[in-house]
Amino acid sequence: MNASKSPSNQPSAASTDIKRPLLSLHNVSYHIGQQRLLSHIDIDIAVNETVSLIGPNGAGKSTLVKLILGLIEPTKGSIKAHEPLQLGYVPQRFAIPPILPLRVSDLLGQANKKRLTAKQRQFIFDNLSLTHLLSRQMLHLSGGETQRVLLARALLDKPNLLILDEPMQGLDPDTEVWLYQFIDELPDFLRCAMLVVSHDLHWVMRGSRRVICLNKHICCEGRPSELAISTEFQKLFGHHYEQPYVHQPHACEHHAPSEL
Ligand SMILES: Nc1ncnc2c1ncn2[C@@H]1O[C@H](COP(=O)(O)OP(=O)(O)OP(=O)(O)O)[C@@H](O)[C@H]1O
Repeated sequence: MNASKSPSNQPSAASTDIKRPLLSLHNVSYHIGQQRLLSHIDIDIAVNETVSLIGPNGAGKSTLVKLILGLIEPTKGSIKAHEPLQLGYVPQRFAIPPILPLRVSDLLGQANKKRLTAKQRQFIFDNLSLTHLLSRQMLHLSGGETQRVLLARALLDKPNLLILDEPMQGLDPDTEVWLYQFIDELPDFLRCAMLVVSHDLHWVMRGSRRVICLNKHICCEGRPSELAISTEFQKLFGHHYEQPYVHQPHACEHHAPSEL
């Protein structure tokens, strides 16, 4: 994968953007019948801010993503965009029916061609090494190739909020490192807020500025250094977050503080 120079035609994003609100979830709960999937979620995401979302299996991370994407509506509470949202989404899984022919170029062709210049689109193609994949069937791509195409598909729409749901799943360690670096160092013309759902605690604690730990409610949040000493975090993930974690189902009551 290449590291060509960015064809930025926009001024650098001002650091003050980090303070400008983009999206707010206020007291959001989501139930299906009697089953409580999420409760009392308050999250503010600022323009160009990167937020990592962690939590054990079944914590409600994908449900939260669906709420932000507008695929489902909160049972309670509200979600407010402070400026028009252009969402980009890289899903955890991308299942294509075997009978559906879908070439890489067909999928990428669905992006809005007016959002970026030809040179900027080419930057994405070059850096994600896509040119040789364009005529291939999506069905026949490897996991890493599929991730690159899905990331390109999202970026070609120049999102102002990019949601990456387990972007490193199934990637080999070298590709993982490369992809982390790519999303960490997006050129100015692609800079956007990011919500990164990850099970990779090592990366989250090392590479993130702000982490939200979800377990049907927000257990704790903050900078990695703050989280590492939080009792809730230690209960959930132990002191051994540098190793792959094993969820301890007894470690959290799965109740919002106000319900305890
Ligand atoms: N449509 C649904 N109907 C009933 N239960 C659901 C539905 N969708 C999700 N759930 C349940 O809600 C809980 C949260 O699911 P969700 O997929 O949001 O968790 P997650 O944190 O993304 O998990 P994972 O890390 O395993 O991907 C799970 O117990 C799941 O079984």
